[in-house]
Amino acid sequence: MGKNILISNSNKNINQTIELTGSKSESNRALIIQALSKGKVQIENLSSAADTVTLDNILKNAAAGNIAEANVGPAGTAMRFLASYLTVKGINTVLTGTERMKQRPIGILVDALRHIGGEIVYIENEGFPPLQIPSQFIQKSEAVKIKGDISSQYITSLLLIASFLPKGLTLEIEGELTSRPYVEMTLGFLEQCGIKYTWNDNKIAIPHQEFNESKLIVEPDWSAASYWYAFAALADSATITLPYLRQNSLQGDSAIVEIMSHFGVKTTFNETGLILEKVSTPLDSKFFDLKNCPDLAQTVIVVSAALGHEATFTGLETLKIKETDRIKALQEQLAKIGVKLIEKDLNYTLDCSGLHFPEKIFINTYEDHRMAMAFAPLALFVKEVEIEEERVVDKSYPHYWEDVRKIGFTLS
Ligand SMILES: O=C(O)C1=C[C@@H](OP(=O)(O)O)[C@@H](O)[C@H](O)C1
Ligand SMILES: C=C(OP(=O)(O)O)C(=O)O
Repeated sequence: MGKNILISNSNKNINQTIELTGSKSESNRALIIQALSKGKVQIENLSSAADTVTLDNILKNAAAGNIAEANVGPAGTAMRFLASYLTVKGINTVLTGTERMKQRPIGILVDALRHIGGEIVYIENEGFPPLQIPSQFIQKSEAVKIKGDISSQYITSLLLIASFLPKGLTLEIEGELTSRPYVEMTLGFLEQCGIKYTWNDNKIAIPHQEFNESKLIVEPDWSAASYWYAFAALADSATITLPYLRQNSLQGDSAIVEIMSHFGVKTTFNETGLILEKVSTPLDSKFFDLKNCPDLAQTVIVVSAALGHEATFTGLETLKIKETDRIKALQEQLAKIGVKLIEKDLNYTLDCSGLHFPEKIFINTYEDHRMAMAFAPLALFVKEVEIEEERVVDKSYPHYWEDVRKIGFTLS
């Protein structure tokens, strides 16, 4: 166990520029593409997220033939993207991660990889990491059906390696596609590297082809930006500049712009990025569908709860299989300010009738970076917020606390 961090704050007026690191999702796609590109794809502004550093190191070790075990720690995308990459490259290794990673399902992806020829073996539990990746791959099939409603990462994983396969690959997505913008992001990056694809109804087809000489420029991380929207929403006044974020982003979490317009945060894009400002608007929207942007759930639900806004949220089905069961984690921690998150028929509604702010609260983080980052802005309403396990934020946003200090909060 690492140490906790205590946040206290007397500054309710925020005026600051925050330089975010690159998107972890874009970076992790870029790294797999680069590894398959035979030196043709360059990357600019790679994320400093621990999940990206981990993936980068594993790919480098794999290229050097030095890979008895590939341990992704808590990085879901690294686990899912490497399962396909290592398999089709025939890199014999054990692919593993944290205890939590061993509870995050991967059976849908392994079944698809087995169908196309990858003879992956489960080392512990059927359907879950760790995986034994075989030393040989011979493509057996050029089409595979895959369920779309559990995690889009399985689909991204297969799309990333599709053009490398001798026969290419056609995916038939079964059921509803969750986290759809992440699949679009994958195709967007592949397209920037010259890969042609077709997407008709539920079928995505990518023929065998080579990557072009190209450069992938990673945009700053919109999920990380969401915490600055939260600070703005809870402050008395706020003007926060976030350089390099784009209005036309490949990241679905840019939906935070629209969502936070209902919580009194106005976004203005300019040539160098964006400025967000606190404005006084009535809390008007009561219903939010987060199916396309699940990583925003904690940010938005905590803000809504703290403002006593009894909104309803949907599209949260995938939250239970992320770094922790995020629904349970939210329910347990929101109870500390007297708020309930009530589940009914796949909708989650906030009951703020007991809302109160104690002098001090302790927030458990469940090894989930987003629990820490989403609850920290409560320090605008609570004198002292103690957050469990300071370094949990490293997964996606290692300099988060330095940035919180920058806006005038005291951290110890
Ligand atoms: O492809 C990606 O980069 C991601 C996809 C999403 O996962 P799901 O598709 O499992 O919802 C998201 O929650 C995760 O943080 C990153
Ligand atoms: C769910 C997340 O990441 P991953 O699935 O890659 O572990 C996240 O960053 O919120």
